[in-house]
Amino acid sequence: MTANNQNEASDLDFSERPVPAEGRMPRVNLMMAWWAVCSAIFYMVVAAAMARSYGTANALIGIVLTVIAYGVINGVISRYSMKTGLNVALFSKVLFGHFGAVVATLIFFATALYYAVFEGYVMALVLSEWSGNLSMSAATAIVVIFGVALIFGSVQHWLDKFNGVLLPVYVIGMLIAVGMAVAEFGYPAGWLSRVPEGGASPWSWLHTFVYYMGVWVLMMFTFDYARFGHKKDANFHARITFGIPFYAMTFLFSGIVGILLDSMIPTDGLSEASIVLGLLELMGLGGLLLVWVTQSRINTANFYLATVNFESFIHKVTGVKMSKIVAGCLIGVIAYVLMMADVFSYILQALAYQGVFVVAWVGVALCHVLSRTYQNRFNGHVELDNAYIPAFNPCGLVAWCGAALTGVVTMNIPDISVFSAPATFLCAYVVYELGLRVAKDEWYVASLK
Ligand SMILES: Nc1nc2[nH]cnc2c(=O)[nH]1
Repeated sequence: MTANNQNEASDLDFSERPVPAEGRMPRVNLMMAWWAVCSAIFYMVVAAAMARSYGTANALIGIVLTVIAYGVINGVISRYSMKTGLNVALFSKVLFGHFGAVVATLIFFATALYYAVFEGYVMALVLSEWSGNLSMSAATAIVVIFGVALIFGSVQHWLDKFNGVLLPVYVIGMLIAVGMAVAEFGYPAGWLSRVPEGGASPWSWLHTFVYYMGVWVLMMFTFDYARFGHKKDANFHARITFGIPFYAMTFLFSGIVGILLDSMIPTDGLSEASIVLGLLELMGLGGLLLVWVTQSRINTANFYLATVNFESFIHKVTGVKMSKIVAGCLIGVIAYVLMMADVFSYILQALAYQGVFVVAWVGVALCHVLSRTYQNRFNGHVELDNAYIPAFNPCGLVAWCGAALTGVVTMNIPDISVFSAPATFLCAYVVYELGLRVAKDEWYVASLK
């Protein structure tokens, strides 16, 4: 075996090439690795915030529509990723050329890193508060070391087992939390019919739906996980692992728990911090464990994807191939610095803008996968040989950047800002489909001519 082959054989993440058949995972293992993403305090807080702003019923309608939309879109995306074995970085080369793929990888790794920072901060906060004498800097260091250490085993090695064991702990823990809150504060009669002061607008469900479009980065997460699924398991994964049941668990179950807890536990304002401190007060050590189980599950995905996409980004830009251990440690250091620098409001702003690029990416990706035009003109060809991939693919880049620009402009006009994400998605899809009709062959397969 040559050194190169050995390297490839030990590269369990297949960051530079499609996952071969022997790198695919048994279906329950992949399901358990992926279902880590269904638990986050963030999902509870968003649902509770939507219920406060728009009324519980409207929030729940928006959430159910969100579950359906996410389930359907990710069913399509996961089938394609399993069929081709590609990840976001490799697929983006087809859509946008080398240059565009670098930008997509940068946006993806930065988004996963920012989420790792937010989710990790909540863990550090609750640990520091519970211990009474552990400083935030020490608690943050523990969270980062723990988070980075977990991903060294790779998705295929042990994250599936870790997250599989913790899934029932999370579900039962949340049910116990609701039970304890009812016992302590009483059942919140009327929580389902609650409306904001002054009544809710008839478009409240749409506001909720659009808010959830802000986390469409889950479509990118799906792409990078689904490629580890066997082709023979495609139906199971598209319908269950990445489909509606997963999002019912992620948005609906967490959402109902969040709305219920928010209507019982007295908090100052509503935030991840207020919810976790409320849980700590209600459940003591049990609350600390519940928050750590919930957050460390989703952070395995955040740290893992931040690391592999950072590795791939640095390789593309500098030509340096880092080992996963080095990339993971660097991500840990950056995450620690960001948490300690207290730059959360800037990170939130960055996430809002990155979210627009992510929605546009999904629009282009979905159109590419579903387009009859691409199928007919290029026979569904996926070119991965770098020698034949152009630096720029005008078709993908115009659709992606045009849609993102539309989204950013719309987002900054208060009267129509609610339409930012839907307009971005539609624009990306339509412009890419039209572009495919006039695209030159060499935009997809350069230097063949
Ligand atoms: N993928 C992902 N999406 C999120 N949305 C809010 N928090 C998170 C997170 O930690 N990961």
